[in-house]
Amino acid sequence: MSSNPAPASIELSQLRLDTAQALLASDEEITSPEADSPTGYLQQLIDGLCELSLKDPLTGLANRRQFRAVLDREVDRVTRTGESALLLMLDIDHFKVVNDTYGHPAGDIVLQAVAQTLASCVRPMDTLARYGGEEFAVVLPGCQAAFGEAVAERIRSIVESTSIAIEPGLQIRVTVSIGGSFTLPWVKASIPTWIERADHQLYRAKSEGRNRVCLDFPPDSTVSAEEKGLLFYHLPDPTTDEMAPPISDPADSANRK
Ligand SMILES: Nc1nc2c(ncn2[C@@H]2O[C@H](COP(=O)(O)OP(=O)(O)OP(=O)(O)O)[C@@H](O)[C@H]2O)c(=O)[nH]1
Repeated sequence: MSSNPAPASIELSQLRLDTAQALLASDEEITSPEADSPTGYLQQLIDGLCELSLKDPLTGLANRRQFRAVLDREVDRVTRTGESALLLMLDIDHFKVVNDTYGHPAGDIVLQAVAQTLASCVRPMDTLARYGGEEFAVVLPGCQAAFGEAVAERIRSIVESTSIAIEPGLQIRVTVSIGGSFTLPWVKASIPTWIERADHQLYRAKSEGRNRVCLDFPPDSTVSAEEKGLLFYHLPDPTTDEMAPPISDPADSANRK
């Protein structure tokens, strides 16, 4: 399940430490022609650092930092376009038993295999991240409710049926519980609340028996022109560059009389 994010300063110093350790531990040499010049070398170093700061080292998926940036972008897009988006939180079931039975390295192989399976189930426009230990997250932009349910169910079923070779001659299978929530079209969602709603559904999937999908569907409502006006009244009018006035509430003017 999700835990509270660390304060930014702690996260940043941890990032520097992780990055330095990863670079020191890295066996990869910078060998391309661009690396011959000092600027080319520096550019490659910077590219490598950027990569390290955005990727989870074990699975190669987006890490929490990149995931958070994608969520920010997606919330803006939903507010602007009125398209809905789906956030899925996935957690491997009884993963502690895998570690306890086969050892931590086998657990790591399972995490990598599940990450690969998940990557094969989503569209290129979707973002897949490792959210925590054995928890993953997927952001699906422009996702209708019926489509989201089918995708989540397909992911669950493919993970369940995929054998993972954890050592020669030994294959195991794992299952995932999935919780998800949609954004409300036109509404600027609070990211912590969006994550919390998906997490709540994940908790429900776990408590209802695991290896299942629980989604929090958006209420079946359309947003009126007046509501859209209330949401966007502060945006400048592109033809005059002036701020549009707030739409007055008829109830207010009735009260003032
Ligand atoms: N191998 C490995 N294990 C990890 C990693 N990160 C977290 N874990 C393990 O993941 C396990 C999570 O256990 P729990 O939180 O009890 O959850 P669970 O056993 O999956 O049970 P449910 O979620 O309730 O189905 C713990 O044993 C952690 O040590 C990792 O990077 N590698």
